[in-house]
Amino acid sequence: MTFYDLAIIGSGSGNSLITPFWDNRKVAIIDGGTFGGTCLNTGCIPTKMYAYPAQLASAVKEAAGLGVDMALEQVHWPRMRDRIFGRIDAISDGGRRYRDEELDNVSLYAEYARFTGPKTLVTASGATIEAEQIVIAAGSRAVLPDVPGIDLPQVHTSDSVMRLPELPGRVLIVGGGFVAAEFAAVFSSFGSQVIQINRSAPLLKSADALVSERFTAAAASRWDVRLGWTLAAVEEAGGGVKATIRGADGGQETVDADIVLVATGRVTNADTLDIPAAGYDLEADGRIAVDAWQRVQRNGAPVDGVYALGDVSNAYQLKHVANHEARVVAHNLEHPDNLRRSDHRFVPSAVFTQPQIASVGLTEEQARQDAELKGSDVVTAVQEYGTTAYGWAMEDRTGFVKLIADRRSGMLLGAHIMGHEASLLIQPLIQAMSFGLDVPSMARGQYWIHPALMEVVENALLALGIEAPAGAATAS
Ligand SMILES: Cc1cc2nc3c(=O)[nH]c(=O)nc-3n(C[C@H](O)[C@H](O)[C@H](O)COP(=O)(O)OP(=O)(O)OC[C@H]3O[C@@H](n4cnc5c(N)ncnc54)[C@H](O)[C@@H]3O)c2cc1C
Ligand SMILES: NC(=O)c1ccc[n+]([C@@H]2O[C@H](COP(=O)([O-])OP(=O)(O)OC[C@H]3O[C@@H](n4cnc5c(N)ncnc54)[C@H](O)[C@@H]3O)[C@@H](O)[C@H]2O)c1
Repeated sequence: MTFYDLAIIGSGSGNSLITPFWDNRKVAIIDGGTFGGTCLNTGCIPTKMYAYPAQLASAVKEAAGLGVDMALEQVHWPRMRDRIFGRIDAISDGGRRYRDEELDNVSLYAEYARFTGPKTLVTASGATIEAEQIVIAAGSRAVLPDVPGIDLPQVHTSDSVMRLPELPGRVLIVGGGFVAAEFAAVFSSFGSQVIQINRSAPLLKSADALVSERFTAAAASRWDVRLGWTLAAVEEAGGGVKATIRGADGGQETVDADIVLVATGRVTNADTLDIPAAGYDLEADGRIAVDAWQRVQRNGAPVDGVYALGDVSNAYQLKHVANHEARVVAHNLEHPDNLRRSDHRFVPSAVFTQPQIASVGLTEEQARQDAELKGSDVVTAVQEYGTTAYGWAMEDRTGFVKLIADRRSGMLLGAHIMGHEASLLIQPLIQAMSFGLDVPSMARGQYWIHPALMEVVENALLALGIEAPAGAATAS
């Protein structure tokens, strides 16, 4: 048994915990997958490195509507893939070598591990580890439906699809969430024929209803969207596959495709860790139970010196949330007598699909349910990109900002944006919510650059119709 001051399971967000504080202490970092975790290797970063060229490729169609004829001559998938992974693989490899070879106090175990007791672990090769403090940052993995043919090499998840040797001509995408939306936009922009099937209607069903409805329509105008269908079976046909899909009414159809991309959700990796051997609590869906200080729980009470963070324990499954929790855990490991809490009040998200989507706070439905309980008054406004000068410049017909606010306090409750650079436009709204800036102060307490697209946010704030208190300062 080797003893460590700190053992970290997972080298994604977990890797950032090894601060200079640990320079003279013994640390073990354990990861059986690719060093650097999901976001770097198979998640946020490579997907966005495909999403950006996809945006450029799709500009050809937009330009035609503005009197600029361009042609999409060729998409060099192998060149794109090699550029993306040439950069990413080097970062992953550099990080691994730094931990493994350059830091005397850090031991890297490049293998999977599981608990044998509350503070003891065994790795796949049988190495045993005991640590004073432990952080579980083991992430999540893609769920695969249990259907015949799911193991065929033509069936991919986000883990493998970005490394395809060639751009596939026909892609069947299963699922209607973030992953499906992003890849459908990428492949269709590059000229692949995309069929997206989703069990439920509409797409992005956890978004505000107006976003789901409008995104489903926008997606259907770009690629073939079929709602109320699931994957029933896949069989090899030629070099590709014949997929059988089943409709909500029990009817079946077949779809020919070169590849199938399964994007039907992700589950915590907690089940790989033998948590019962440690005696820690699990949430009903299998996530590791933590309190607001990210402390792992046993029988409802925190376990001293054991923390969890990221996808293994939170339901957000977002990198900026894992990063935030990692900063909290890094502090708490170093200051056990002065613990910090995580702040999950205003967690934003963005889907880098086409059109882009960004969101923070409550949906209208959630806000109205909440208001009914509290007896408060909810007000909403929807402002189309096309009502602003920049929207005219873009000839935009789909983009919009939807705001939800509490009339009495003047505070924003939720913001939902669909359209060009939604992930940028939403940031001042996140800031207002996080720092308690009310709607009238935000709308009229500052200048808004004219004629920037951001005017759509200004106009949405004004459209909420919340009066500024008498005597409030105005800048514009
Ligand atoms: C395709 C895709 C796109 C995404 N895009 C975005 C985005 O744009 N923005 C965003 O905010 N989020 C995005 N996400 C989500 C984001 O990637 C995750 O929320 C984030 O990476 C989770 O970080 P983590 O540190 O919790 O886990 P991970 O980064 O997954 O790290 C966990 C590590 O633990 C290792 N591990 C697992 N089990 C064990 C074990 N038993 N023993 C040892 N090691 C183990 C794994 O090998 C892995 O390396 C995306 C996800 C996917 C799949
Ligand atoms: N931009 C981002 O922040 C980003 C991008 C990608 C992924 N992620 C994270 O990764 C997580 C996983 O994403 P995801 O899209 O895989 O999951 P998801 O949970 O968002 O969506 C899964 C979808 O698949 C559908 N589905 C499930 N089983 C099905 C079946 N058998 N047949 C047809 N449809 C089925 C569901 O109805 C749902 O629409 C997300 O929670 C997200 O937080 C984030």
